[in-house]
Amino acid sequence: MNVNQVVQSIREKVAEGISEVYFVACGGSLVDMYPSKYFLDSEAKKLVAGLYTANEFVHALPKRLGAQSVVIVCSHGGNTPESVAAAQAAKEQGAHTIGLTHNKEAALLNYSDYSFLYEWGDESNVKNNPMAIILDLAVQLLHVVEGYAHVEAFQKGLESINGIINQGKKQVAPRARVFADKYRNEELYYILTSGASYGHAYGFAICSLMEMQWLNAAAIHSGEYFHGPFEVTDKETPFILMMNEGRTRALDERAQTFLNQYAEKVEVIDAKELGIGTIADEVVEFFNPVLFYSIICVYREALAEVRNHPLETRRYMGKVAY
Ligand SMILES: O=P(O)(O)OC[C@H]1O[C@](O)(CO)[C@@H](O)[C@@H]1O
Repeated sequence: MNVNQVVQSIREKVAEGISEVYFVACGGSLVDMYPSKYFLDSEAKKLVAGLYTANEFVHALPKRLGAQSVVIVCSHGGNTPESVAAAQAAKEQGAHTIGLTHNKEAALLNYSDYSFLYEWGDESNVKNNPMAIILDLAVQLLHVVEGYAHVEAFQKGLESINGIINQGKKQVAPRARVFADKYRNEELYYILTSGASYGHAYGFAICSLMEMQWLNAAAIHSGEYFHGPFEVTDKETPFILMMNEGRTRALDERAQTFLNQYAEKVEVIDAKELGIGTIADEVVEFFNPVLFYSIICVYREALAEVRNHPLETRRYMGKVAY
């Protein structure tokens, strides 16, 4: 089944109407759901959205969860115990579960009423990757529940984002190498952004830098930067600022202005400069994180190379009990 068929099928089963959508996963898979939560929070008038790390969902089930709920669970490997347990818990409450995974043998599939076995890797079109599929699900769910005026613009965006990304990756490759050389000995990074992309600031910090490079990092919302974090700004501390196109760009620009004055180690990744502006104004902001994810992968690969620390290296995950 494709996204539309899944959404239609659930709609037909829920006579009283779908009332909430929960996005549940761990780590990088959870990060991929943030844009959809942001989208529904921003665009829905009635439909409620929730975003949960899987183990919290299991231990603190939302009271609204039930037969009118759609629970989307994503697990790349498909066997993360917390995510599998979350899908099981959702089913036990009578919710409609949609599982996304890259593993056709995934345990997650045992608790998924509907499933997407998604494509992955540099060669795949990002519209077939989990972030875009989940966003498409969110858009279509909103549309069947209460109508969404920009479905067509969104679909056009989905068709064009992969081309924008391929061009953007080429554009930043030399910069990423310069960045990696310049920052190879840094131990701490702050990642700033806003809007739909905030999940990817968090993801770049916890997955790319902490997990894959064993470096210290924290995500800071560009709006929150001025409400505490900016006090650590100095000429020695590295900041990576992902500048969105769309409504929250003003927040990123404000952070940039301050950083230009008081910091020196600032790497700016600007979605506008990378060509995202060809997507319609009404929906462009939801595509920033799709672009940023691919672009920051170029940065993390360059960093991994100069640091001689392969992205796959772990000391605890899969090695010790936790
Ligand atoms: O998407 P999956 O396979 O459930 O994996 C979740 C795990 O993957 C990571 O996102 C990346 O390795 C981890 O942070 C997390 O434990």
